[in-house]
Amino acid sequence: MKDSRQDVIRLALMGATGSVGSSVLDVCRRFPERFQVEVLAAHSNDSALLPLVYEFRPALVALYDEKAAGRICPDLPADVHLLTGPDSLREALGQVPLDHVVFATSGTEAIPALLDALDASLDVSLANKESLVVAGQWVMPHIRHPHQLRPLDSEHSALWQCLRGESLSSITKVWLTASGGPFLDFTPEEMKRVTPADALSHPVWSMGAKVTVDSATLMNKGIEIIEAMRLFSLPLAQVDAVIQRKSLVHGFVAFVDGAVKALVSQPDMRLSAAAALAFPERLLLEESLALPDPWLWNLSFEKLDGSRFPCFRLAREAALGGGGAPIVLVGADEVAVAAFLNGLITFTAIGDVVEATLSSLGGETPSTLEDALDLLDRSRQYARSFVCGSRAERRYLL
Ligand SMILES: NC(=O)C1=CN([C@@H]2O[C@H](COP(=O)(O)OP(=O)(O)OC[C@H]3O[C@@H](n4cnc5c(N)ncnc54)[C@H](OP(=O)(O)O)[C@@H]3O)[C@@H](O)[C@H]2O)C=CC1
Ligand SMILES: CC(=O)[C@@H](O)[C@H](O)COP(=O)(O)O
Ligand SMILES: [Mn+2]
Repeated sequence: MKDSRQDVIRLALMGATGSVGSSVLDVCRRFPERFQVEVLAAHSNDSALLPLVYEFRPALVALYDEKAAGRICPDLPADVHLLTGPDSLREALGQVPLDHVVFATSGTEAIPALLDALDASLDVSLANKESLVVAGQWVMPHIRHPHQLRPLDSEHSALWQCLRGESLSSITKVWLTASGGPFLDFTPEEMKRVTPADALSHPVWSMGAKVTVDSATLMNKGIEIIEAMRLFSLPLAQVDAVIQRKSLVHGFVAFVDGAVKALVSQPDMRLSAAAALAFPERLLLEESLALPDPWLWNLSFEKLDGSRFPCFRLAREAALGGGGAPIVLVGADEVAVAAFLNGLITFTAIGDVVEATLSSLGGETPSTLEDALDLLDRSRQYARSFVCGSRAERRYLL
């Protein structure tokens, strides 16, 4: 938590070279008097990380991959400390004085560091969805003070902003908006033929490959429903999604008295990042981010037809089933999306891989975080062998 006597918020940014990472850094770039980036962490992209080191001059750099760390080491400024390996995110938190940690990593490797950051009472901005879906039950009890955990995912940021000053008990329902992805109007036959390049062409957002494909299958919206259940302690019956093709409305909250609050803004992750980093203040990032006059918004909403998107249905079933099912969903989807992007399976086979893995492992209920992470690994293994078996039988080939 920021010491009120300090002017500058000392930040660690996990996932600095990614899409969300670059939005966060743009906020820091515009407000150098408010944010000092003390830690920059990435997985293996040393060539993208190096210029950021020279621009932001952190005290510490962490690269998960040891070969990438070996490559960057000779080029680092002498006063920048380098950490590497699977524990480097956790070690980084212990080595530099910090106020705020941003988790903009993909995957689930950062869960232990997320727990450490919460235990250390640091403010945390969380873009990563997988960690809450897999480990929300073990993460949420580590929150030490109100607004310590700030959602960066645009829809959850919207809900969090609508809920400021409200009580969770006065919610009747929360709505997440969905762009619908690039295939919203495709027939099932057309969907069978889409390529990775088609799926990576999101109608609104520019994001990392995994979340972009998840948007196309609508798995992203399913995962986000579970993320909202974890963040706001709501049952599935109180979390829903609606199509808003322009992603101008990000989410809304319906309250017991019949009032509904919505958050409307340009689709730009710098807005979610600034809302979380500067909370409770609001920052003027740039004039062009203001919306035009309301009569130009042309807002429209459509019912989300879940039956056309098996991944959305599977995620809702996993949310309802509870136990380990959401964990299995995340592990299987990670493998299936990678297989699709590598040309090993068709787009529509992503749902088949997830469904088969859920049928095999979705009934387990882990009782500890260690068991949950073990189930996640076994789900990945099961999904990989399902992909290999399917290829041997020449099913699902592109
Ligand atoms: N992009 C978006 O607009 C949104 C994304 N999200 C969520 O935010 C997360 C990040 O998404 P996005 O930015 O699109 O993803 P990207 O693929 O663009 O970036 C991922 C980042 O995480 C880093 N990373 C991955 N694993 C590790 C690790 N073990 N240790 C340290 N760094 C790691 C990568 O490093 P390297 O480059 O070296 O591989 C990279 O910096 C995901 O969970 C996504 O679902 C949520 C809402 C919106
Ligand atoms: C920017 C963001 O928050 C993404 O998670 C976004 O939600 C993806 O768009 P879809 O609505 O297409 O899933
Ligand atoms: Mn989102």
